[in-house]
Amino acid sequence: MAAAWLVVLLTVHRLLHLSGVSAVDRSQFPPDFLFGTSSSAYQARRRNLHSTMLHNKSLSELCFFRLKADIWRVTKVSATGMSSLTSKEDIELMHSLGVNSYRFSISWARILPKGRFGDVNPDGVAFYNALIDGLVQKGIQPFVTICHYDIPHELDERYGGWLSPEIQKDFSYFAEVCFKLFGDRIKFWTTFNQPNLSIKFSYMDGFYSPGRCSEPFGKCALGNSSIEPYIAGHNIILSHVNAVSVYRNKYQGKQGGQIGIALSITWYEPFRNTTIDLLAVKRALSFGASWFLDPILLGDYPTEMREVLGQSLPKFTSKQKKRLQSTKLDFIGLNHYTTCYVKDCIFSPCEIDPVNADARVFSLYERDGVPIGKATGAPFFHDVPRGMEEAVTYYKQRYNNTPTYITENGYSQASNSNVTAKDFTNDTGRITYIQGYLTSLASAIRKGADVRGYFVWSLLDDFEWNFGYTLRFGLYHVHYKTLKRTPKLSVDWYRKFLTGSLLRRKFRDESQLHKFNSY
Ligand SMILES: O=C(/C=C/c1ccc(O)cc1)O[C@@H]1O[C@H](CO)[C@@H](O)[C@H](O)[C@H]1O
Repeated sequence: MAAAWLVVLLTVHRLLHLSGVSAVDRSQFPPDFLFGTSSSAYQARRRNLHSTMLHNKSLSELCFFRLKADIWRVTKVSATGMSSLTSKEDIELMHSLGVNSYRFSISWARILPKGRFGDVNPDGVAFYNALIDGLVQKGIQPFVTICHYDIPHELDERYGGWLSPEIQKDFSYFAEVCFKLFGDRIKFWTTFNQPNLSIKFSYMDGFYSPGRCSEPFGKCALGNSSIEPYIAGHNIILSHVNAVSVYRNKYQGKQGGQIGIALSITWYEPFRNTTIDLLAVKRALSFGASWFLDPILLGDYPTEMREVLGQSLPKFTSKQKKRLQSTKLDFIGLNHYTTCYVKDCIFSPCEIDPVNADARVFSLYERDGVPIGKATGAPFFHDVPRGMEEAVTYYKQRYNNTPTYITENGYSQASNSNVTAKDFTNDTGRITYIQGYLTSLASAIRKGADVRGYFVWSLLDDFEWNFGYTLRFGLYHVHYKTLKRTPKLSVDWYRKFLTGSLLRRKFRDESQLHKFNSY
């Protein structure tokens, strides 16, 4: 009898595999786990005329992506027609998808067009109140990023944005306005979205606003790639600390939310199994998320950064170190998309790497002619599911299993004139990608990682920074002229995953489902 059961189960298991049904299912994650989709204000909405992000300065011909003028023109035309992602329709899409959380950012310039030097904009406040209330009504937990790159243009003009310590005052002012206005309904705040990557793009390569850099990292009119990224980073860390202390001292007690920061965590593997490439991996990790998480959680910058950068890396005063130690955060947000190989550039000659050059490493997506994983629409992301478990486990160990949310993970499709809307909605590559990364995440959780949520980037196709509208990350396809949303196959997959019906389809009887789970 038992043997017969085993045969049945094995056959069903095989069938599930053959039919492309994932082995991962909702029950492998804790019941109160947050599953959501992720977005940012600048990318999902009409362009905000007051904010600084991709104004012309950053569209220098020398930028790494060598952005073509025609992409930008298309971007501009479509951007003016983009509607806000607050429509009842979009909240309804989320509701029917079955997610229990939505990650979005608040446009700083929309709330405070002139930072602390001007008034609160009531239209902006009404906009976010409507969004938050709409989500809460549908049982969708708002998961809010206070700053996802864009800042009021005024702050750039007055004192040079992140390069001035003045911005620490502005950031905590803005954060406090958010806590005061929206905090009664917000249980999750993140101060910043992946400054470890955006700062490099803004001040090391110059391809995000304000487009500053110097050779050999890039060619820009102004900037200093060896110093400015770390000044900006220092101001971000101190801004984070200020905002967290304001929240802890004045709001957390009565509002009862959690506050953290989100970082980009590419996973790195050594190009060759040599000591120098293994050290290159350590450096790449230290110049990545640990640039921010080490000071915030361990009190100072990673030793690898100090060794390479010396005096170019700012120092925390002993007073600031005490504040870091007593403030910290409640959770870590991790944005994870890809793994790459890295090789040493201290003992070996290298070209300049656009993201990792400061760590004296070079990154590659291929070894001996074999790609590290399947290509995606974005040249900088490959499908390498094992990286999720590796990375989550690394940060679990380094930061003593601090509660963690995967604030972004997702897959993009590249547009060109030959691709039809139908090709976009038939997104089996995205299903394979998400399924693989969730399987890897479930394994990390099973081994003890305190991960509490996962967000797909993104609900809708949107504005992908220097790639404009040419990369589509959405579960829903957006027709940029009509703004019509069409579900891709991945919508159906995610919905079935969330309701548990991926399995239930095969096992209508719950007792069989139970047997399958324990097997
Ligand atoms: O992670 C990245 C970008 C990485 C990268 C870009 C260019 C390179 O050359 C290398 C890496 O952004 C995150 O992932 C998303 C999808 O991209 C963005 O839309 C989000 O705004 C951002 O949080």
